[in-house]
Amino acid sequence: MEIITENLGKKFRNEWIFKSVNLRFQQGQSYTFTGSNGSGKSTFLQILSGFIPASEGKILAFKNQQPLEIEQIYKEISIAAPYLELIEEFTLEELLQFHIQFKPLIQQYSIKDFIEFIELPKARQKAIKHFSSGMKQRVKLGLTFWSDTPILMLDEPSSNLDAKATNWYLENVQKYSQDRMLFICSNQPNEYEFCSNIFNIQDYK
Ligand SMILES: Nc1ncnc2c1ncn2[C@@H]1O[C@H](COP(=O)(O)OP(=O)(O)OP(=O)(O)O)[C@@H](O)[C@H]1O
Repeated sequence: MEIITENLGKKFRNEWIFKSVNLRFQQGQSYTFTGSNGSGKSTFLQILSGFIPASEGKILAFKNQQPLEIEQIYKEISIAAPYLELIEEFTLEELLQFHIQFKPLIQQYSIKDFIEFIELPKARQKAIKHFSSGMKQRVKLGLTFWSDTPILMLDEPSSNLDAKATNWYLENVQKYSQDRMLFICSNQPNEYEFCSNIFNIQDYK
């Protein structure tokens, strides 16, 4: 996979959030976007994932050197973000059964393997609405790590995680982003200390 942004810009009403973003993203690399609250990190990620349109400029995506329509890019991406909710009425097992119909797990892992991976063995039959915020975050991160897509996007990945779960995140984000394209939006250096390409979205005002 390769993604290129050409003069990408976004404005809401009359206010430019960012402008003239010319960047090239490649598989096997990790990219972090930092910036103060409200600076546009999440907006940038949502545009890159095809979730919302840009106000100007272009995104070019390539899969196996062939052009990929931006409307099709969502199939290549797994996202964990605060604004993407899990289906609260499902039990964990139901949620996973639903998810893998659209995005199978890597290495043919089973639902049982997944529940062990996220270290929530007692929660299999529990409804998501009864999960704590940290448990939900483990599910979101686990699904991002183990869904078989070339692109991973993590917005505020360690939010709601305790120290043990933060270590779990740090260990697995590095393990499962090898050979993939990883994007992180963060203001906490410990979330992206391993990341080689760091951009401040405020440099694109
Ligand atoms: N749909 C929208 N309509 C109008 N303004 C919006 C909309 N979405 C975001 N904004 C504005 O765009 C700016 C960037 O928001 P964004 O959520 O991308 O920031 P962020 O850097 O991710 O912030 P945080 O660190 O708080 O998560 C903010 O000023 C926000 O109010």
